[in-house]
Amino acid sequence: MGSCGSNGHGTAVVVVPRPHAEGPAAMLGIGTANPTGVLMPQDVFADTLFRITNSDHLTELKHKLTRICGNTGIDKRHFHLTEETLAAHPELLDPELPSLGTRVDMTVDAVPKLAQRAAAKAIAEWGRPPADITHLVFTTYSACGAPSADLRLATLLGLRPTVSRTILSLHGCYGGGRALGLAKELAENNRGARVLVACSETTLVCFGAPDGGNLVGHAIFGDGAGAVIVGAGPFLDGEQRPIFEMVHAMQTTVPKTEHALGMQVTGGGIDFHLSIQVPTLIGQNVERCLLNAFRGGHDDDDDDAHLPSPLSGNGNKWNDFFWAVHPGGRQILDNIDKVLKLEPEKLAASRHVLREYGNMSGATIVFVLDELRQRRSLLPEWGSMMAFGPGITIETMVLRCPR
Ligand SMILES: CC(C)(COP(=O)(O)OP(=O)(O)OC[C@H]1O[C@@H](n2cnc3c(N)ncnc32)[C@H](O)[C@@H]1OP(=O)(O)O)[C@@H](O)C(=O)NCCC(=O)NCCSC(=O)/C=C/c1ccc(O)cc1
Repeated sequence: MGSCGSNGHGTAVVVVPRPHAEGPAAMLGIGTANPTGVLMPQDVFADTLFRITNSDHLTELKHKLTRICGNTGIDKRHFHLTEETLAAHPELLDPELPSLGTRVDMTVDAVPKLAQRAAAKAIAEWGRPPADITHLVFTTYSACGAPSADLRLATLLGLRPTVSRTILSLHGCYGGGRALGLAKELAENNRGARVLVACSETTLVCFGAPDGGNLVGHAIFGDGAGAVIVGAGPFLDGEQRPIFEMVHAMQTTVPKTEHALGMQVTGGGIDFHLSIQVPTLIGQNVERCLLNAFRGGHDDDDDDAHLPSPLSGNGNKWNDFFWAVHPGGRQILDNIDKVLKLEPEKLAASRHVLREYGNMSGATIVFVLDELRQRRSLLPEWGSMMAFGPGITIETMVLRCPR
């Protein structure tokens, strides 16, 4: 139904609202990229870090980081920041010197260019030209200016000037999950919309010399970008058919956990705080979030008829699903395995991504989705995507793998 008005010349103007799409949104192309600067094996990371930050005299800290690195389940990580760049910018290592400007200057190019490489792969798989993209949702913890990395990416890819851009900043590790949730809503509510989700993260905004408080961050974070094209039916000519349908998405904030995980922009870059409680808090809350998501968002027993019920029948049903879980850290995956009583291979895609790349914050979930779809023929029909970050915020999405 349209609404009527006047165009000021006495002629009636009929505004026809854009109709909704058909069916749920789906992922139509997935791409990932890592910086080419540094590929760091985990078994030499502690030695390298302490050497390049002139911290070799802190022997106890170095031993502790070596021990933590050995328990991360990570084999290697990619970084944008090279030893040469670090040597040219001593302010990056001295907390007394302002370094935010240097870091922002470096990310202005690095973040959108990394995203461009991931997006080019997603667009190629999708099968349509970049000009057919109607919306862009960009997420990063490195955006400190305006216009920002979203506009730079739109320019690099040649998106049309009417593309509707949104940038999500400092969502940290749940940024990819939130961006996909938003893309789903945009695609389903605007017939013909094709949304590019781009997540691009680099640790150079938070890199610093090791101290007692940041060892775990040093041990697990890496750099990477992921991109997904999201759209809903009717599908266009030449377009990739759905890889994963995005059936239901929801966000949950765990009450009174604001203190557990956070980021703060300072003159010295971005400081992050990571409580030792994070794996436990996630483990304690994950099943409730999943039950709500599979009930279509209702925190009660009113199951949504079109979703499979993990509670039906006898025994543990979580093993009947496939899993795309953000590998925030090895202990987080271990706790989820334990709470949901998952069979060992259920989190294989998450553990693979953690091993090959570490935790690339908001971009990591796209790597997990990319890894899972390589195993598509082995997957059950229904699955779940989960990402965690400051709040503590838990993003959950029910996925369906079409046959
Ligand atoms: C693989 C770990 C790092 C180590 O494994 P472990 O050796 O079996 O663990 P332990 O519990 O024995 O811990 C080893 C040591 O590290 C210490 N530790 C253990 N977590 C801690 C701790 N958060 N603090 C400070 N000491 C600790 C712990 O106290 C202990 O110290 P010590 O007794 O002196 O040997 C494991 O602890 C682990 O997986 N932790 C979870 C990591 C985690 O919270 N991930 C974050 C999820 S949220 C997210 O993904 C993103 C946030 C983000 C934020 C900002 C950004 O810029 C970008 C991203």
